[in-house]
Amino acid sequence: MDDLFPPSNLLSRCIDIAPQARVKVESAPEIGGERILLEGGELLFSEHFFSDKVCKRMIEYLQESRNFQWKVVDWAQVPADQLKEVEFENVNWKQDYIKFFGKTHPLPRLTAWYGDKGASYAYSGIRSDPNPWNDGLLYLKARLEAALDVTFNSVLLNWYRDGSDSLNWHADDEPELGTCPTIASVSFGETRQFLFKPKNASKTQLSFDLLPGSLVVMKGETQQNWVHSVPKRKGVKGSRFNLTFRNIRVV
Ligand SMILES: O=C(O)CCC(=O)C(=O)O
Ligand SMILES: [Fe+2]
Repeated sequence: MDDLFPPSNLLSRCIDIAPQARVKVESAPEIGGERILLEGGELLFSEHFFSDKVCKRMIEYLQESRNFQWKVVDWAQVPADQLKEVEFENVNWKQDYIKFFGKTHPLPRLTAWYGDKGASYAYSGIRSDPNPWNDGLLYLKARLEAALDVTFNSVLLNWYRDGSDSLNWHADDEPELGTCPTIASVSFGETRQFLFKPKNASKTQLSFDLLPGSLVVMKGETQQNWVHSVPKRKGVKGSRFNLTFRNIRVV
């Protein structure tokens, strides 16, 4: 069939597609969700890939600290120098900086990079060597690899402490990822919007509400033709954690 608009019962309530977007939606039973065929790209989406139990445990796992009142603290209020003192139990979170017109700015989120030895990567101009895998990340990786029939050798973690943390429009098109990377992105904590538009377009064409436990997979030529972003959201008070599993070519 040449009908580009999906039957409404197939489309998740969490996906909003602009009228000008030419997409085709099919079911993707391997992840209990949908396959979204874009012009020059392909996405998979599952609203609730990980159970509430996994979500609850991951939220703790990602914040647990040996020396900090992590259960009660408002992380958005913790200054960068104090953050350096926090001994996280499981994840080596850090504040990265980016140089822009000769000035250094803190990224509006915390990040961490885990992976196989040697899977090093330059992200937004920042070269980082991976931390070694831990049990929580290996659990998520195994679940994704089994469902998607791919292997990943690294994961980039993003911590959006509240609605003023964000990620600008970009494509994950670094040469280390190859031309058609499969990137699996999972979310825990607060729901935030994840936007897509073609590289040369000004308006958003697809918008996802990424609920805790949701999975988005970007594959095929998506990174060549599309960009994505996580915009600021004023009302959001709590943390969202995002993990993007990738396969870096080890050179
Ligand atoms: O937070 C997200 O959902 C997106 C993360 C992302 O695009 C990235 O890390 O490259
Ligand atoms: Fe990205």
